[in-house]
Amino acid sequence: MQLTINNLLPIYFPDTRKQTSEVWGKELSFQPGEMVKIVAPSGSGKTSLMHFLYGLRSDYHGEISYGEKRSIRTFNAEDFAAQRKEKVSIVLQDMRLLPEQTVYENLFIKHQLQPFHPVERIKEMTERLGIGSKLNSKCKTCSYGEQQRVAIIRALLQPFQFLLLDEPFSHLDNNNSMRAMDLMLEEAKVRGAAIVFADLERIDYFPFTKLYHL
Ligand SMILES: Nc1ncnc2c1ncn2[C@@H]1O[C@H](COP(=O)(O)OP(=O)(O)OP(=O)(O)O)[C@@H](O)[C@H]1O
Repeated sequence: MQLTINNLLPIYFPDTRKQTSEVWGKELSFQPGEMVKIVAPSGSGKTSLMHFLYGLRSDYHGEISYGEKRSIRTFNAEDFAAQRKEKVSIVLQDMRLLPEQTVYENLFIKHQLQPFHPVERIKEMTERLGIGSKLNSKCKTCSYGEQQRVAIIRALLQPFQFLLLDEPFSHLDNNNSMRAMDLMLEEAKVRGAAIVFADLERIDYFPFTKLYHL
């Protein structure tokens, strides 16, 4: 399944942004297995782009399609649900965990919806990212950095061909970021999936095969 974006621009951006961007206003396509890095300073539209690609909002000009040449604009709720269950996973910048549920519950819910790994992997992954002792803590009591690791693991518990990352390490130190990156790379490899990683310039340990300035 290939991801294609064609002549995209947020409706709230001036047309002139197409001239300076390597993404806005361009036609790009990405295949499973590719490592795509999108770098941009704050406020240049990384979150907007990721929300468009995941179908959380559609206030853009242009088209996005996955696989068949059908624009996701034509998707109904069921189409998006099916796509998000099997094909596209995301780590959102604002994480969107269930605050009253424990770390384990947040992850188990995802596992139940569409399991990719045996349930034991939940514990293993949390230990690997240094939050094993937080399994029974409510998410609202976890630090932002801990919550970010929960959001990363949650995204890795399902099948996907594209993993979308919106500044996934904004609350993590370098060591923890690198550990999380390693895990994400392994998980993408197991699935033969692509990663689309949007971040500020500072992360230099993502082994990208394509690089774009937003
Ligand atoms: N619905 C909207 N209407 C008008 N402007 C918007 C809307 N959504 C986002 N913007 C503006 O678009 C710009 C890009 O926002 P966005 O959150 O996509 O950037 P970002 O690159 O992810 O930023 P950051 O790195 O700070 O998270 C910002 O100036 C923001 O105020």
